Amino acid sequence: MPHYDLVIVGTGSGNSILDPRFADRKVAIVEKGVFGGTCLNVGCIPTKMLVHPADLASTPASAAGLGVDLELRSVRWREIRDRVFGRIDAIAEGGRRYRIEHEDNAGVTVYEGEARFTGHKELTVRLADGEETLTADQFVLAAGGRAVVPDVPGLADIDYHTSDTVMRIDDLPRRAVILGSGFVAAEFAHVFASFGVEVTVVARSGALLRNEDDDISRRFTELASQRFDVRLNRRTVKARHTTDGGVALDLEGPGGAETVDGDLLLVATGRTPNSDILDVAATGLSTLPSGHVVVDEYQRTEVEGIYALGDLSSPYELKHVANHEARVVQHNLLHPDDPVASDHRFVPHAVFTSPQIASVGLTERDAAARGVPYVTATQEYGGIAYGWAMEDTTGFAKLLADPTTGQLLGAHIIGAQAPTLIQPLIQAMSFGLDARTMARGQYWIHPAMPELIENALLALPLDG
Ligand SMILES: Cc1cc2nc3c(=O)[nH]c(=O)nc-3n(C[C@H](O)[C@H](O)[C@H](O)COP(=O)(O)OP(=O)(O)OC[C@H]3O[C@@H](n4cnc5c(N)ncnc54)[C@H](O)[C@@H]3O)c2cc1C
Ligand SMILES: NC(=O)c1ccc[n+]([C@@H]2O[C@H](COP(=O)([O-])OP(=O)(O)OC[C@H]3O[C@@H](n4cnc5c(N)ncnc54)[C@H](O)[C@@H]3O)[C@@H](O)[C@H]2O)c1
Repeated sequence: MPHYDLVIVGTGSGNSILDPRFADRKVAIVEKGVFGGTCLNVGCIPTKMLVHPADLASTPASAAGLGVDLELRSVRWREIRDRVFGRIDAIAEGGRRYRIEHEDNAGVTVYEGEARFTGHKELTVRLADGEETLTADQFVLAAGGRAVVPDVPGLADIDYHTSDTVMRIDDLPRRAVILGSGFVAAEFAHVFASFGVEVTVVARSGALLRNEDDDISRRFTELASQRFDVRLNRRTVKARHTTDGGVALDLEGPGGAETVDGDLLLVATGRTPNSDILDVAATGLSTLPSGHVVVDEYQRTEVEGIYALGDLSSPYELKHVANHEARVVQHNLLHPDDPVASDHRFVPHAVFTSPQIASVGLTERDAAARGVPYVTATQEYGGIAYGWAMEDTTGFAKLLADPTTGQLLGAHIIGAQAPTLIQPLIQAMSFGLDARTMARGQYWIHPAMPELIENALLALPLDG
């Protein structure tokens, strides 16, 4: 039974831990799928490489109002797809070969197979040609999560896609049905619709992106309903094939029974951590009801020498969080006597749909539920010069701040460049800059988009 100093499970953010400082350790990396994990292969990167051409394809629709007549002549889907995966697949394979072949990794053994714990700090890997059981002094568990498919009658018997498969289709469907109303649904609805696909979105609740601040979720739901066929408050009773080989969902909603159908079904109903596949209980680890492995602020699990990070243990399920936690684990492996803690104070996220959405900190709902004193201010894009230039009538930034100290509590933006515009607010919150100092302690380029933030800060009704 081979024994290692360190075993890493998962090559998403887990793969970024090893650098020359680990050269004197005997290390194993275990990967059951493609090197690079979710973000590189089936997540952030390919989706955003699709969102950009989708944004271009949807430009004609908004240009006419500015007196510019554009026409979308064609979308060459296979070229779009092949540009994305031509780049990504090569990076994944390059990362794999680097670990297997390069002299930098002389002390690293790669096991390509699915790992599961079979005892205390004992991991068994199912390889193409049998099994291998490894032990180690230290483990880093970075096994991520996977798409959840709900228990809808008939769904298991029909052809459907998840985000794992939908980006590699050969041809765009004429009509697509998306089940779910979170990040994946919002991003793919935009991509498909921009490329000319008729999109139906089926939501269980009364709003899309309902974890966003209510004002953002409401505005997005209104706008999405103008672009897609949005069915809210629907229970999916049955999934089935139609006689022409398409897919249909039988729904139950406020108006009774109804059916939606299309040529492609995308199931986008969330993700679950891979702690079950990894059988973490066999090494003595417990999980939260959500399936996330329990860790402390140093990313240590309950078993000495075992760390966990990323989607396996983090409820945020975001790549920048997984990367941050990987840096924390890396430091703590190298400097066990001087450990650092993960910083989860102000974790931002963005939804790359249309309009774009970005958020950090408390929503108004969170602040009210926690009894936190707060004031809010909302600044419309239409009220700043660049918003006039764009003729934007729907975007806004909403801020929450402590009325006494002016410290920002939350920021929520829907509109063009929201993920970029929010960054100075993340910075202010992270470094404790209050709203007044932030607004008046620096220049804001006129008439650039960040004036949206400047005006929102100045509009906060702070005490004194
Ligand atoms: C469609 C989509 C779009 C996304 N877009 C964004 C975005 O724009 N921004 C953002 O911040 N986040 C985004 N995310 C989330 C982001 O991809 C994840 O948060 C991130 O990839 C998690 O990294 P990780 O290292 O924890 O896990 P992963 O990257 O999932 O890596 C885990 C690895 O472990 C392997 N593995 C699992 N179990 C085992 C086992 N038992 N044995 C061996 N190997 C195993 C897996 O094959 C995988 O390679 C997106 C996710 C999806 C699905
Ligand atoms: N831009 C980004 O950062 C980005 C983009 C895509 C994905 N992600 C990550 O991937 C994760 C997964 O994305 P997602 O959109 O699948 O999950 P999600 O958690 O964002 O949304 C899941 C949606 O499915 C709905 N749902 C759940 N069960 C259902 C059922 N039985 N019937 C109908 N609807 C149901 C939920 O109400 C929710 O609207 C996200 O949580 C996020 O962390 C991030």
